[in-house]
Amino acid sequence: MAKKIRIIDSTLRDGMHAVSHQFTPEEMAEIAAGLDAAGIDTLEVSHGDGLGGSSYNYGFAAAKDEDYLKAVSQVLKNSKLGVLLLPGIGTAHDLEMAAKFGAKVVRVATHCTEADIGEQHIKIAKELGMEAIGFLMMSHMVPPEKLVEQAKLFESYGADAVYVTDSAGAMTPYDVKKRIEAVKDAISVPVGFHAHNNLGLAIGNTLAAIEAGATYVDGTTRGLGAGAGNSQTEILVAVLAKLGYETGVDLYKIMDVAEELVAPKMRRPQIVDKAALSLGYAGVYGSFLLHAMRAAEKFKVDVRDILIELGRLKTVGGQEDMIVDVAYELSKAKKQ
Ligand SMILES: C[C@H](O)CC(=O)C(=O)O
Ligand SMILES: [Mn+2]
Repeated sequence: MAKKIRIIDSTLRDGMHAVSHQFTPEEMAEIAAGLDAAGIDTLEVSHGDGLGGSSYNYGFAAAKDEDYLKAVSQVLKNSKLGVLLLPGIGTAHDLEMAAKFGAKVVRVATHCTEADIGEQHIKIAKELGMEAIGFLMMSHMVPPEKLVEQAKLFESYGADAVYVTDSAGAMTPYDVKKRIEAVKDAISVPVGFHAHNNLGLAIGNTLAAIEAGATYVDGTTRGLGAGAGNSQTEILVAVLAKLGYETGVDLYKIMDVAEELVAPKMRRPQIVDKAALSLGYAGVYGSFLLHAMRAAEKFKVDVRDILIELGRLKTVGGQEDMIVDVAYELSKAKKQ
């Protein structure tokens, strides 16, 4: 029997980073209807930084979370509606609102050493009848043993699955294999993997994760996402079909969603350019990319220097203000 792999498509959440969070609810509804018809199990919707992300720090979205959720939930026939929440950015109130508008799945995303700040939200999600998934961001920054400790915490709070998340697209297949194997051995709920393509390894890393025991994997159509984007859903579907895995997704239909619905709405090409490659090389949070490009422009410094310095400083999500500090310091040093 073919092994089942669950694909969570994040075109309408991680993909929001690539369009500076400017999809409209109507655009989201059109893409969501296509993803649903193609057989996507779960699709994630919100600002790129999750519920409550629309702000000065992360950039304002074109619409409110509830407008996106309302628009998408109206067109879904089979796919589950998911949201992402970073505790502190999103609140319990946001989660209740998402449940009210039809969200059935929440991924509670924390830095890979801070699962404890997700306890309350996992528990609230369970009380609301939602599937709750722990999402350990920037997983390249810590060794497998640390991820195991954090995954166990999520499991102890009642998480239904735990993700190893390569937020910086900094891992090689070997890094992925070690982490997934260790987490898989330590917990009894499913393990997931979320890739970014900054080193051009998103699909390869996702396959390494599956071989190591992950059964939930993420994709975005056209690879739309932070940095160089994510594993491209339509490629993932094709590759997994060739390898004999069952995803439930119709290949032609998902190709058509990517080509006809997503591609025309893209604001910039989703490629591994020098800035995106620097993110993966330096191990920097993918959603820093557009902020760093703007800072490079403003302070007339090389975006690669900003990203390499942010990597050296081991900055993590939530420290977006550091991008401007680093750019400013580099510009001062250049003038001296
Ligand atoms: C808020 C981030 O964009 C979550 C994510 O997709 C990642 O860490 O990667
Ligand atoms: Mn991501």
